[in-house]
Amino acid sequence: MGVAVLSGVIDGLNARNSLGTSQQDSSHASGTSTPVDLSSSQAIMEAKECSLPSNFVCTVNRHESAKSLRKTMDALGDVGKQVKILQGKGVNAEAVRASDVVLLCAKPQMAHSILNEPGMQDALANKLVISILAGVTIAQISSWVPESTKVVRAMPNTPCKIREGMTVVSALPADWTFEKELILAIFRSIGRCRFLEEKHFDACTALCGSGPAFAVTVLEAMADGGVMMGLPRAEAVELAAQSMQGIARMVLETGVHPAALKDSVTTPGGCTIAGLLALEDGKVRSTMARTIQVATTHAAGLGQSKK
Ligand SMILES: NC(=O)C1=CN([C@@H]2O[C@H](COP(=O)(O)OP(=O)(O)OC[C@H]3O[C@@H](n4cnc5c(N)ncnc54)[C@H](OP(=O)(O)O)[C@@H]3O)[C@@H](O)[C@H]2O)C=CC1
Ligand SMILES: O=C(O)[C@@H]1CCC=N1
Repeated sequence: MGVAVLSGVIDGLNARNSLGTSQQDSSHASGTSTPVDLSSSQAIMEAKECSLPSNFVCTVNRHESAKSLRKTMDALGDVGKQVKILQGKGVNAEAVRASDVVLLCAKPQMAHSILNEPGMQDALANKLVISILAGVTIAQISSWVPESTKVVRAMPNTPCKIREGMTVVSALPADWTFEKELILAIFRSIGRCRFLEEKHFDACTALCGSGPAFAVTVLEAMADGGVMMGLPRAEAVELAAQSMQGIARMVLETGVHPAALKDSVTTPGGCTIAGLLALEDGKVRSTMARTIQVATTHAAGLGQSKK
């Protein structure tokens, strides 16, 4: 089975898939993902057990991107070296023709023209298209491909690069059992994966797709506070990052409500409550919640123009 990745957006996604260990389906959200040695034979064995696709073709637009992606793939070892990277006129249709599964990863406004390139309609017949494009609906994509093409949406995030990603996939029809297994095999190999109705996708785009940018902004601000109080920058970043990772894992692994975890740190009359009150003065909760609201509304508008 082959996968065409129309643009190498999440660089390494495809080569890593072919080597990935299986992660949990977060419909039962426990456990964590662990980066694996990409060159280990154990990883290759596990990949085979998961029925992961074995042939990969990536397409990009610019020569420089093709070169840089080639370097990334080659650095992954033998499997990465087998990934084909194509660039130039007509390569998208060529890649789709050679594949069973298509990961659509270009900019939202490019989808329509890419899917209408010469030869593409024939190439897409009976294929599974997984689109990670923000804001572009299944109905839109379905109207641009042959009737026999199966279309799903996925919203991954940048931590996929270290197999700590969160990917939401649009709910599948009940009889798509093979597709479900395949999609889980692909996205569990780079983190958690869960299915949600497409109506939630703009919110998922904001929370999961954009979320890493929001979280790292808070992380940076915490580190800045440490620097202000005399901590060296590198240590301040480490302390902030590990504190955020630790408490996030506690939420996922214990299932305890975030407010209860906050209360458990908060000694009466102590420094945590002093800091929390300063946070509330800064309206941090409504600011964060509004951030997701604004990003969700913006996501809904992406890809609504074909230009
Ligand atoms: N960034 C993120 O964290 C996430 C992004 N997304 C979605 O992923 C998509 C890409 O986003 P992002 O990576 O940030 O954008 P980039 O601009 O970084 O990537 C766009 C990619 O599309 C390629 N491309 C452009 N034209 C073509 C073409 N005609 N055929 C094939 N490939 C082409 C580009 O190649 P070249 O470099 O050669 O121009 C580039 O690799 C968007 O739809 C976004 O909504 C979804 C989840 C998370
Ligand atoms: O900013 C964006 O539009 C994309 C979608 C989610 C993350 N990045």
